[in-house]
Amino acid sequence: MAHMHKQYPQLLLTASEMGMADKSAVVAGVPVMDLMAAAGKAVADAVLERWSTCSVLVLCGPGNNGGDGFVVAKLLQAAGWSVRLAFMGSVEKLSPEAACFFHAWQGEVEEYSVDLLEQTDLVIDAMFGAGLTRSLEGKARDMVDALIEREIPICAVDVPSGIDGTTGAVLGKVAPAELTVTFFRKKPGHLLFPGRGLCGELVVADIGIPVTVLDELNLQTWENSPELWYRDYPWPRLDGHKFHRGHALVFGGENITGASRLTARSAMRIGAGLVTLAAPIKAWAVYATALTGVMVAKLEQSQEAEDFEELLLDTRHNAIAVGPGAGLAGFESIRTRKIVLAALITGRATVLDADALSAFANDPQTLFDAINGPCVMTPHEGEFARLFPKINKSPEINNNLADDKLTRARLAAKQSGAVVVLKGADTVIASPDGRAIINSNAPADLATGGSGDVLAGFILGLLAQGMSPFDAAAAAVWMHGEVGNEVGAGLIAEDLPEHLPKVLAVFKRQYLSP
Ligand SMILES: NC(=O)C1=CN([C@@H]2O[C@H](COP(=O)(O)OP(=O)(O)OC[C@H]3O[C@@H](n4cnc5c(N)ncnc54)[C@H](OP(=O)(O)O)[C@@H]3O)[C@@H](O)[C@H]2O)[C@@H](O)CC1
Ligand SMILES: Nc1ncnc2c1ncn2[C@@H]1O[C@H](COP(=O)(O)OP(=O)(O)O)[C@@H](O)[C@H]1O
Ligand SMILES: [K+]
Repeated sequence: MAHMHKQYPQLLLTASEMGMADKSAVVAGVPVMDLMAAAGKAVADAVLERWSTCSVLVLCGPGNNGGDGFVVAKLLQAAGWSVRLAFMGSVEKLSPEAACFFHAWQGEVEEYSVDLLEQTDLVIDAMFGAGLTRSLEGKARDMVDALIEREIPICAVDVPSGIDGTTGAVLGKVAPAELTVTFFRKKPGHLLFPGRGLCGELVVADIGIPVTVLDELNLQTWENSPELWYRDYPWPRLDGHKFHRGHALVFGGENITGASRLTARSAMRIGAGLVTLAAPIKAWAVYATALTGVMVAKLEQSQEAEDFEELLLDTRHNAIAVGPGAGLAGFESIRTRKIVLAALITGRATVLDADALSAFANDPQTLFDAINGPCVMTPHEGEFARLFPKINKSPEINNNLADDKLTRARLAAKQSGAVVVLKGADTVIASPDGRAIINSNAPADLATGGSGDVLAGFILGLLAQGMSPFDAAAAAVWMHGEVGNEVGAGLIAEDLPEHLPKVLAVFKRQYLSP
């Protein structure tokens, strides 16, 4: 992904990276006073755009998040709003900049008390931002509990207080915001659940940090967007023929035949030149009857893996998918393992999903050792837990901040040598080299049986057309989300490949370079 420019708006910054960006901005001549003034103004502007004059309570915390709050309070008051301000902390411990804005506030400074909420129409949550280090307790926690109970609209400064901006974890409890205004770039915690579900509308404000500060940081995390990979998207060549678009091979089991059929059809829809589905003889007739554009190859009983290997002797089969409906019961599990290992030994692009992952639950290292070429694994949380039991959160380490989805996907990619697509509402795509992308366009309608099989097919089809595994995974996950939005409520997995052409048409209009 040579085009993942360091200054992209899709870059995501952890709390410490944001701290470094702030420092570099200061070195580049932008004082913290100006940053804080701009941050507060951005919040006030966003509030003024969305709410009409009302009684607002600004809850300021002990750090610079509170500093932003002092600025917001003054600006809303200047705009004619009825503003009250409550502060938690000690003035002596405020940073010089926050102290300066504290003193600029000429109204009363009240103590935290849930009684303040009585006549409040809107709350500005400037309690804690990037400096949150532990669960909310005491008065802050009481306030959050009362905010949750009373459902007063909240605008959060940077993040809703209690969310870890780097991981999206909730420390203690969090009152959900209607609007969150963050600064410079989004943080992973805005996109990862549970954080994402608590931010409400998310606004990213420019506060004067020069984008050049990003060049000095070794940033590795992005929000998924075609901007990251559209230049490498494999559009058909004007003078091309089907073999220029790859020949994908899908293994299909004999019991759940729909899964691999969805995968095969989805690979065709996203542009693989040819797709062959290899099926055990017992189920061959089912596949042959059901499939039209997809070719069906027969694997003889008791030597299915050997027959599959023979198919692979044809090097035009340049991308392989194993897993959907492959089978795990009894001997099926052994067969699934053999087929996976046969695919991997070719070094060709391989997608491993579902049963292909679970079949290695007892000795994942055998699988990881076999990965020696481009490989994408697409576990949901259950499969991830089976394959990466050590990485995956156990109840004991559930509260460990490093144990977030982004970190887990990255570790899994590094450990296995494959691109790992850790699926869910906030799918993370991680590369063994450390890069990671968080997807944010997928609707909950995708939570339906077979939708993962379609995703595997999209990835397969892009791999067959020569896209790199990380790009193919990111592009496929984004397309999957877009098609989900296109179909909307009532979606079933079968709809996804059928509606892909509409999504591709819009994408092509927007992104196909001249
Ligand atoms: N840097 C910049 O240039 C800019 C930064 N900006 C703004 O600054 C924010 C970051 O500010 P920040 O680093 O001061 O952290 P912040 O979130 O205010 O909290 C730190 C304080 O909270 C305390 N504390 C922590 N957890 C706690 C708990 N559970 N319960 C109780 N206390 C707890 C902690 O105490 P300690 O852990 O040290 O004991 C410390 O006193 C950022 O989100 C953005 O809004 C903008 O103005 C733009 C320019
Ligand atoms: N709440 C959700 N919001 C958005 N996408 C979701 C949600 N739940 C599941 N998905 C997506 O739907 C797909 C489900 O895949 P998977 O669990 O493998 O299902 P199946 O095995 O039935 O095909 C994944 O791509 C996942 O990211
Ligand atoms: K906050």
